[in-house]
Amino acid sequence: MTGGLAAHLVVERVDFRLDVRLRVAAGEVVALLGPNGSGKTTALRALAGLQPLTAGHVTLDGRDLDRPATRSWTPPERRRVGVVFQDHLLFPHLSAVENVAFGPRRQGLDRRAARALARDWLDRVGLADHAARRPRQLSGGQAQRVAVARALAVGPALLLLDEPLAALDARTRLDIRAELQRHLAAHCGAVLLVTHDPLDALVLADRLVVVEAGRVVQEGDATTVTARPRTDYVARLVGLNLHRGHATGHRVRLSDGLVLATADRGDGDSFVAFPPSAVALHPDRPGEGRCNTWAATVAGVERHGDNLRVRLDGVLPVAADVPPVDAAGLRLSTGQPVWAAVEPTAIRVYPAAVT
Ligand SMILES: Nc1ncnc2c1ncn2[C@@H]1O[C@H](COP(=O)(O)OP(=O)(O)OP(=O)(O)O)[C@@H](O)[C@H]1O
Repeated sequence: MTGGLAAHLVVERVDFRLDVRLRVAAGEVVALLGPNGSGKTTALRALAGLQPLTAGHVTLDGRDLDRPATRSWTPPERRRVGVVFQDHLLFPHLSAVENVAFGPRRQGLDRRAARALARDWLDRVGLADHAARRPRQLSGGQAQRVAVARALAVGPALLLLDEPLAALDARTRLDIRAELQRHLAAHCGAVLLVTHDPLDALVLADRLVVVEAGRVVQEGDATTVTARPRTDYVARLVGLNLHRGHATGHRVRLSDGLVLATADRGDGDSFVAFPPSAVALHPDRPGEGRCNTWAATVAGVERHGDNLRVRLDGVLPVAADVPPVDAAGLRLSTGQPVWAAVEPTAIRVYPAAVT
């Protein structure tokens, strides 16, 4: 790959090591997901040149920006990298148009041309009327639009978005997410989006890379990652129950001894995944002949959309979604014993070994 980003990011700290390989083709949007402290911001800062690498390299469009082994290093302001932070960090003393014109000016455009380009970008993000306003005179959503315009106005070969929607209220988030989707689709450089929100990742990204404790634990397109989570974090992110066991044909023996019947066939060390909506709860033991039933206790209940999400303890800790109409007959208080059941057809089985 010559265009786009090819990076091996190694950053060592006293109690943390980031060791992540990333490839983002020109025109591709990759989402970097991971729990708190997994190294997402460190990776982003390394790509922007705000955090030197201990080892590895950052190569953009075939040029090394950082490679400690050969002492090559390009400072942040000379990288063709645009960054949009969560809290949009606009220059407070500059107007919207001056904020957007800043990068093009630094790239050598004269004042007039830079302002014309900046006005054009403000127009594209729907803020032509707000060009003269200072950041404090803009709403959160407007400031974030200016930040996006500012990052894109320099034509970055790599655009880094750090939780770009996190600081916005729900309604603004929807609007900006849709707009961002348009701008990213039109952008011909590589885009890396750091997010906690699976929806942002699924809507905006072509591919997901999940990091935990400084390592990539799973990557792939959204369909594969969401259908076949490989860690508890990914399973929770996509709302699935995930367990591991030993499959023999249509049976999977879980580590605690429970055997699940499955419509899928498996062989050897396998994951089983099923949605909370597939777990049915019963006050008493379901009738003879029902497979995949087990005794559980209610560990907690919360609202989840139109349903109640019930967390269960017991041989198989899972989440179950219960429609309110069914909840009445179950007495779902914490510590309450119930029976759980899951249909074999609702369970996905896939190899635990990475192929
Ligand atoms: N400047 C720093 N000095 C020392 N350690 C740091 C520094 N910044 C982050 N860390 C540590 O490095 C690790 C990775 O942090 P990082 O901020 O990259 O994670 P993150 O995935 O972005 O987390 P979050 O989702 O909470 O923003 C954490 O253990 C963190 O405590």
